Amino acid sequence: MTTIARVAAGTAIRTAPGLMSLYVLVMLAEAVLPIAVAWLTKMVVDTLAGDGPATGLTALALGLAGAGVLVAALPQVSQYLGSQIGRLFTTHTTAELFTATLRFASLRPYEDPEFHDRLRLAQNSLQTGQGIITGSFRIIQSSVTLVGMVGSLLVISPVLTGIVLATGGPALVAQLRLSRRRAAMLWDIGPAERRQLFYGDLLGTVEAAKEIRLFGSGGFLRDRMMSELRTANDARRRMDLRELSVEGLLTLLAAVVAGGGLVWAVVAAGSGALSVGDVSLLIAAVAAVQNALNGLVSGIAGLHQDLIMFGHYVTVVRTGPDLPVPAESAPLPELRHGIRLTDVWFRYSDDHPWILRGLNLFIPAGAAVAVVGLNGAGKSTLVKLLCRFYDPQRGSITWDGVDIRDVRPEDLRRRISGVFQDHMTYDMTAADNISLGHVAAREDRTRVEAAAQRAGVHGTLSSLPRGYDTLLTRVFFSEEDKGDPETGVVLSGGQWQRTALARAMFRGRRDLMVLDEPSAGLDPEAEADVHARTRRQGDGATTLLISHRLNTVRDADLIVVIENGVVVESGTHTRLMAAAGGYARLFRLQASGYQEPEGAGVS
Ligand SMILES: Nc1ncnc2c1ncn2[C@@H]1O[C@H](COP(=O)(O)OP(=O)(O)OP(=O)(O)O)[C@@H](O)[C@H]1O
Repeated sequence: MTTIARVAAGTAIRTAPGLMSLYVLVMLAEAVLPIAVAWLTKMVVDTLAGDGPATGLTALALGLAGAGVLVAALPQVSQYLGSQIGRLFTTHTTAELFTATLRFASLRPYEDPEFHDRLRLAQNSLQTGQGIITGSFRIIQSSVTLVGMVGSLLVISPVLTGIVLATGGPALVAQLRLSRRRAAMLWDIGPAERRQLFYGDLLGTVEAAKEIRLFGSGGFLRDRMMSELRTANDARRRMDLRELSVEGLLTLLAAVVAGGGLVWAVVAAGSGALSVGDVSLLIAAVAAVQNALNGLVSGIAGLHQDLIMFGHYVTVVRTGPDLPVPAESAPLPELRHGIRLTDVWFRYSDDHPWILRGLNLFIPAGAAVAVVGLNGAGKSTLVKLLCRFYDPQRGSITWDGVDIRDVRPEDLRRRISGVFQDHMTYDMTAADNISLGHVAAREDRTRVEAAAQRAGVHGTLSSLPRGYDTLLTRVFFSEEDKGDPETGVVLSGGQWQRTALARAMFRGRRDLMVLDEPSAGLDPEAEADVHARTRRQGDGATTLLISHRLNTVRDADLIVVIENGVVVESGTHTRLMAAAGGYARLFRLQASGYQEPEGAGVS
């Protein structure tokens, strides 16, 4: 907890040093004002009742009035300063949080539910960044007021002071326990809240809308969402009830102490033991001490809870590398010889089955290698290992003899381009969709268009209402308002696929081009066209193509068949057909699907 508090304090001070100093001054002034008002009131009342010297009454009244003005004005100032510091704190920490997530080089954190819960709570905690700042200062402020008022109360009644203070101890313990419970409750309901968000998003997206309507699954999904919401709400309600009972009891205790003190003071004043001013001071002091105690206790409890939540942020930003990164990164030369996978064993976690089971493969530099195999054979997994999104548990992948584990992931990825099977469709402009492949060159419109041309999508994109500046989005789509720059257009699946290919080509000449089913959504003519283009684009680059359509891989220099996590066949199309193995059987099966059955045809 101390480390978290130190990180929070350090961040706040670094973010807004000037504003923080001003905030401290204003908060301290706010802290001493109630003490000044209480004493000035006592002096005025005693003077008026004839118990004190009549001199300086006007000055006392003016002092009281001035203090009143400050009491009214300072909270607004501190509120503004607190909010402003909170906003700066949130901006800074949000940037840090997402910078930290970008440091994760593998996909592992994104497949870990606990990481998603932590990230969400970390983001939530940053929204209440202001809470940590104002909470800490409220504690200091309440402490100052408390010390001043306790001193004042001690002058009148040490016994009453003891009783008032004694009520603070149990309150503090109770509130701290409550805050810890609340933080634990928020962690516990995290998965339910994430599932609720997931179902809510699903019901709002156009991608899901088709199936939901066709299959009539909307009601079921809504019920699931509501069930998650009810689970979270029940936990929150139980927590609220617990807080209500504890806080109710504490408030009652405070009221009894204050009432008892008042009765005692009035009786004492009647017997002449106290002056009228003492009574007014006592009333103000009891109330102020209780307020300050309340402020202190709830401030400590609130800060405690905020810090527990902020701890999720600290955990994320301080998480070490998710892939072993070499202290001295080996330079990664341009690929000249080839990439070798030697006895590669891989599974997604210890609970999952082995996907690759001692796979051996050599991808010669400059060659077009095709990988084929049944669904789930591990083809995409192989691509992910080549990009080092994961490390194999056993075996090695070497790039011209350099183990890719000895290279910084970003250096390796700089040499690779490609299209993934589940490629992205960004709700951004056509130009953005392409230039995200190489952000440094994003302003180079000629290069964007050249990439689109190579992917065969230039005609489509240039004829959009605003050309390459047209938004490619379903979210902001409006048929009636096509002239509006905020209005997007909807591309077809094949057009999206070509756009993804253009993005890969926009990266320029890279040593390795991985194409995981880059043409699955294309018609046969377009598919043949895309393959011809990618071969040309290759201009010496090594290409790794995954495809289920075997007619598109027959020209490859090397065709590799994967089954049960190992390479079972490899060679050129001609050799594999001659070998009459699994590849030949699959190829004939597909080819027969295109042949007219005998006797069929137009009569
Ligand atoms: N992130 C993941 N976590 C756990 N298992 C995974 C993950 N990704 C893939 N798998 C599993 O790994 C196996 C191989 O998947 P992979 O996507 O590599 O197959 P593929 O050969 O590309 O299949 P397809 O032809 O259907 O695209 C499958 O059984 C799949 O369920």
